[in-house]
Amino acid sequence: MTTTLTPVRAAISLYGVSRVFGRGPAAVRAVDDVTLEFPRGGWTAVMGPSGSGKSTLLHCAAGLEKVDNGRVLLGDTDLTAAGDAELTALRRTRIGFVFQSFNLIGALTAEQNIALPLRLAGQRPSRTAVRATLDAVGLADRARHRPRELSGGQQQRVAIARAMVTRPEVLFADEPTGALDSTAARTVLDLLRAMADAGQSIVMVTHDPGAAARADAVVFLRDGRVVDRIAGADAHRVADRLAAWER
Ligand SMILES: Nc1ncnc2c1ncn2[C@@H]1O[C@H](COP(=O)(O)OP(=O)(O)OP(=O)(O)O)[C@@H](O)[C@H]1O
Repeated sequence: MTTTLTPVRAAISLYGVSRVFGRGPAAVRAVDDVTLEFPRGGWTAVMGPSGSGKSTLLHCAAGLEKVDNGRVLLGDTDLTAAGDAELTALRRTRIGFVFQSFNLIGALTAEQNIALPLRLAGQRPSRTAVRATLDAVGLADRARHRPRELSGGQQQRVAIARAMVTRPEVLFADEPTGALDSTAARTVLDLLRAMADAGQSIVMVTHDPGAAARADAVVFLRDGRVVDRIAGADAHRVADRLAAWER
C-alpha cells in the first residue's frame, strides 16, 4: 500500500473557534463557534454589520488574539497550540498584517520601515531585497521618504511592502482602504489583486462592497457567526447581500 500525503488546501483553517469578551450576563461572543477555511492562493473578503466580529475573527486567524475555544491552523501548524515565543516567530515570518491606519514608524524611511520585520526576525536585510519589495508596490523612487512625506495611498503601499518582505504565507488586511480616497483605494486594491493573481493568500476585512468585490470570495459574519459566503460577485451583489444581513 502506498501512502500519499494530502497537500494542505487551506492557508488558514478555523475549527469551532470562539472568542468571548467579558463574563456572565455581560459576556460578548465576538466570534461564536466559527468553522471556516481561507483557501491557499485565494483572496477572501470578510464583511458584516458593525460589531459582527470581523476584526476579532481576523486577529484570531492571524494569531494576534488568543481564542477561548477551537483551533486555528496556519497550513498544518496549530497556532492555538503554539507558545508565545513560537507565535511571535510565526507572526514575524509566516504572517503579514496590514492595518487601516498604516502603522508605519514615522522616524524611519520607507526602506527602513520595510527592512524592520527582517531585522526583528534576526536577519540582515539586503538592500536589493528591500528595494525589490518597494519596487513591487510601485514606490522604488520613494525609498528615502519618511511616512509624513508620502500620501495615504503610498503609506499603505509601504505598509503592504513591509508586510510582504518576509514572504508570508498569508497577508491579513483590516480595512486596508478605510482611510484612503477612492483613487488611492483603487491603487491598493489593484496591488492586492495582482498579489492574489500571483498566488498570495489574502484575508481582508472591509466595509466597502467595491473592495470586497475585488476579492475571489466574500464571507459574511453576523453576531460572531458565518452566515453566508459568495464568490465572484460584483459590488452590487455584495452590497445587496450585506444590506440583507444588516437588517
Ligand atoms: N477588547 C474587547 N473587549 C470587550 N469587547 C470587545 C473587545 N473587542 C471587541 N469587542 C466586542 O466584540 C464584538 C465584535 O467586535 P469587532 O471589533 O470584532 O467587530 P467588527 O465587526 O470588526 O466591528 P466594526 O465593523 O465596527 O469594526 C463587539 O460587540 C465589540 O464590542
